[in-house]
Amino acid sequence: MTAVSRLAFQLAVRPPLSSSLLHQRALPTCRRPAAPRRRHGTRRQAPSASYGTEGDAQAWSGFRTSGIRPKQSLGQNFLRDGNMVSRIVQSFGAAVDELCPDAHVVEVGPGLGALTTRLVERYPDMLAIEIDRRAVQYLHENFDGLAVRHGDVLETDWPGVAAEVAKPLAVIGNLPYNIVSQILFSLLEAPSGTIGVAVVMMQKEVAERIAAKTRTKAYGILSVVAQLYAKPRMLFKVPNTVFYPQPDVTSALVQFEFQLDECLDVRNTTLTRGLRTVVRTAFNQRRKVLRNSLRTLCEEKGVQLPDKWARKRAEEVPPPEFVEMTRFLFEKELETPELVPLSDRPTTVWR
Ligand SMILES: C[S@@+](CC[C@H](N)C(=O)[O-])C[C@H]1O[C@@H](n2cnc3c(N)ncnc32)[C@H](O)[C@@H]1O
Repeated sequence: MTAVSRLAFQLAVRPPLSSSLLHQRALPTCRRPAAPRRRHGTRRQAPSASYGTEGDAQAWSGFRTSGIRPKQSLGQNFLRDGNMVSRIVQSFGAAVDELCPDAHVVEVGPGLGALTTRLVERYPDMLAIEIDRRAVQYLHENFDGLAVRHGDVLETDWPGVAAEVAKPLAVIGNLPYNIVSQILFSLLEAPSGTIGVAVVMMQKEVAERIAAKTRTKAYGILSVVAQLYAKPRMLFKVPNTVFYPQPDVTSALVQFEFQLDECLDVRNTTLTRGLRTVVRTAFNQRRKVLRNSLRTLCEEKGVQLPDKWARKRAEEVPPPEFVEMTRFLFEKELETPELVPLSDRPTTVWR
């Protein structure tokens, strides 16, 4: 990446892309490598002063030396354990190598660079997106040449970023726990080919909801969406002792292999909107059978729910069947669907 394009990259805030342009733009897709593990770029010297040693001190020193106090409102629980940092970065590297070796790396919420310091060694062209001005300044001062975008990750135009680098993206992050679901929905609903893989840390309870099977208490909206748009896998649990300050909950690292379920077309706004309505309405009254929870929607659409769904509860319906149900309920609208990716729009109903 040239200095000019890197600058443009850092300054870009939702570049105005018309939807037609977006459709014309061929986003490259992830291909598994034929050969074994690849190396990425050249190695870059890790930022020196603050990150000199192994173990705890390595990740810990960022906020110790900067004097920056963590803000709870920004979900700032910094990683303080160098061994855990290594384990997370290794897991991410393995996922990228296996699933999307040509991807461009994006870190969400780099904070004071606990993960970044290891990531830049391997991915020197990576992009970091951070909302906290103090952290952005710290990163500029300590990570020479790192592309840092100061902004809200929820405003990120993921297809725009992928188009900028002409590669699919590999996303990593110790996510701010107050907005985990919103971040995940924005990644999951990005148009096919935008994101190849994501390895992100979140509360264990959210990770369990993502991977939940039907007929369990944890199975819900997030499970349906995550499993339709990607193949989620919990990699390992993370104790709260590796963070500063310590959160009350245990965490987990989750890998998402992005591949679209064949029954779902994310470009089809009508279908995706309909799916949201159906899934949300069904789970808002999860104890009721669908004949009752979807009664008003069925009346609006002038249809009767087929028997195969009528007596089921939302938690008994596997993700692909929600798409089938949406196609049935929104049949008329789908005759002339709106074909614009939802992530091309500034707001969405999940948020
Ligand atoms: C859990 S901390 C992780 C920090 C660092 N990666 C680490 O592991 O030590 C979450 C980070 O996300 C940042 N953040 C919070 N909300 C954000 C948002 N909406 N957009 C971008 N970054 C955000 C916080 O400022 C913080 O740096």
